[in-house]
Amino acid sequence: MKIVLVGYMGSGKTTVGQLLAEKLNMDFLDLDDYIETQLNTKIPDIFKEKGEIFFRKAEHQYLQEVLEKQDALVLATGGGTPCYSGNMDLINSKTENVFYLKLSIPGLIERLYKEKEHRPLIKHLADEDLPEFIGKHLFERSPFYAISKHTIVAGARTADEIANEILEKLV
Ligand SMILES: Nc1ncnc2c1ncn2[C@@H]1O[C@H](COP(=O)(O)OP(=O)(O)OP(=O)(O)O)[C@@H](O)[C@H]1O
Ligand SMILES: O=C(O)C1=C[C@@H](O)[C@@H](O)[C@H](O)C1
Ligand SMILES: [Mg+2]
Repeated sequence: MKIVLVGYMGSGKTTVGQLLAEKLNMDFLDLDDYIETQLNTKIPDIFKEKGEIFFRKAEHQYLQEVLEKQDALVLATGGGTPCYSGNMDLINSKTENVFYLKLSIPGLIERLYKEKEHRPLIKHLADEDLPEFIGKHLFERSPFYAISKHTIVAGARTADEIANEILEKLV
């Protein structure tokens, strides 16, 4: 069984994915971590040294690789993964267990204020510019996330509650 989590930066993909994998006794893989290991470079440095287009091409290639190589897997994608290179079609062709962790703009802002540094798309923003950026970015990205078979409302709930809801929906 393959389970894939998608959603905006900070929506909880890594946190919920790890918990879900524990509950199911399955391997967990975070696509961002996998890319960093394969390229031996931290994501902000990949963006800085090679640019975002290089990153998006690598992201597509490694997404394909991880979906091919393992049958049982909980995969947390990167926040932008669904929005490039036909990645949602690729993901949907491999599994029906695709979950969009949906969080409101205020919910995302609250989390991301504290954690800008390792996120290259927002680290340069002043705190007061974050709401407008996230609002616009989420507006552009939501149609891609919404291609997921399931949407899970992830605000004001614990990671455990979210993981349990996903467990009930698995096929
Ligand atoms: N259900 C939750 N309730 C409260 N805080 C949460 C919940 N899930 C995750 N968090 C916290 O929100 C922050 C972002 O979570 P996480 O890193 O799992 O998101 P992500 O979707 O993997 O982000 P990214 O796309 O940037 O990798 C972390 O500090 C995490 O501890
Ligand atoms: O939202 C995005 O485009 C990104 C999110 C992160 O998970 C990383 O994949 C990278 O920082 C880009
Ligand atoms: Mg993550």
